[in-house]
Amino acid sequence: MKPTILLDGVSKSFGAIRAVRNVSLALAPGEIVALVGHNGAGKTTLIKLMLGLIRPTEGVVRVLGGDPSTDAEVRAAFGYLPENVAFNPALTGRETLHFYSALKRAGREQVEGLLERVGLAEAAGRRVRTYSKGMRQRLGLAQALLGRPRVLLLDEPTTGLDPALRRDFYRFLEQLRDDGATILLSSHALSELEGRADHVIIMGRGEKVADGTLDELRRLARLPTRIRIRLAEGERRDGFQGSWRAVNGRMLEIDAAPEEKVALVRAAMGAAIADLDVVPPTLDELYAHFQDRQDLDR
Ligand SMILES: Nc1ncnc2c1ncn2[C@@H]1O[C@H](COP(=O)(O)OP(=O)(O)OP(=O)(O)O)[C@@H](O)[C@H]1O
Repeated sequence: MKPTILLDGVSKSFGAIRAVRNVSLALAPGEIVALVGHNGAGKTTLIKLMLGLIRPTEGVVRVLGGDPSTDAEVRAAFGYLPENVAFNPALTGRETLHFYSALKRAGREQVEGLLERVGLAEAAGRRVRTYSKGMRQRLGLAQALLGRPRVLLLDEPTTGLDPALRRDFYRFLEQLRDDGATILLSSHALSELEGRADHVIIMGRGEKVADGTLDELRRLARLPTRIRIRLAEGERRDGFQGSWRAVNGRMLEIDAAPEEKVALVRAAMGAAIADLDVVPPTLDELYAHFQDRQDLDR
């Protein structure tokens, strides 16, 4: 499938600061991509390059086959939610979306449906000044969705949303993804991206340090999977020697290398066990692993 966004050998410097260094990547239609990295890793700079707001110092940026910094048609396909979204506090939510729909030439008829979709229909007639942070964030998302974008770039979109709104938000993104949109979201909240992002890109000091599905990153990192069992009443621990360790009384756990995992679970099933958990490395652990590896390579 043709990529929606393609970066080839892209670098961006601001004077002496090399914010992005030699990054190549491809984002496909119908995927949710998580862009993660420490503060100052280059995430926002990458997003601005994709939007065509800034031009690369070196390399090529292509979005839907065109150059986003010069091609108005390409820019019209974008929805963008900036990190710190700021609206005119004197306008109502509805007026705000009417304003942006005119700006994006998106047609006003979408506005009511979008207000409904982000849960702001009832508050649409209130001034933005009276909105909570989460409500402003949802208005920002509605703004980004005007014009049915094929590419959505969302910078820290769930900041300020409570857990229920976050869940709704991701459900909503999944629908857009299933309709074929490419969605890139930058975030520090790694645990909430687990199971939601189809593709993860890890940035470190301006460089891309990892790129793949969560499963691919797990295979590459070769971090252990934690297997934890609870023995049934009366069962003895004798069969669990070696690297098995006891935790909280009746529980035993072991860190299994990828190739030992299945054999260890099978062996554990030979005993009378009351419970079993197999916990693969989390995105937090993978993130730390790839960051450490970048430090070692320096
Ligand atoms: N306009 C600019 N002028 C000078 N330096 C800049 C500019 N924009 C970004 N930088 C620098 O480039 C580097 C990358 O910044 P960027 O905002 O892309 O990081 P980020 O990963 O989005 O960080 P955060 O998670 O804190 O938002 C930082 O060192 C930053 O200070």
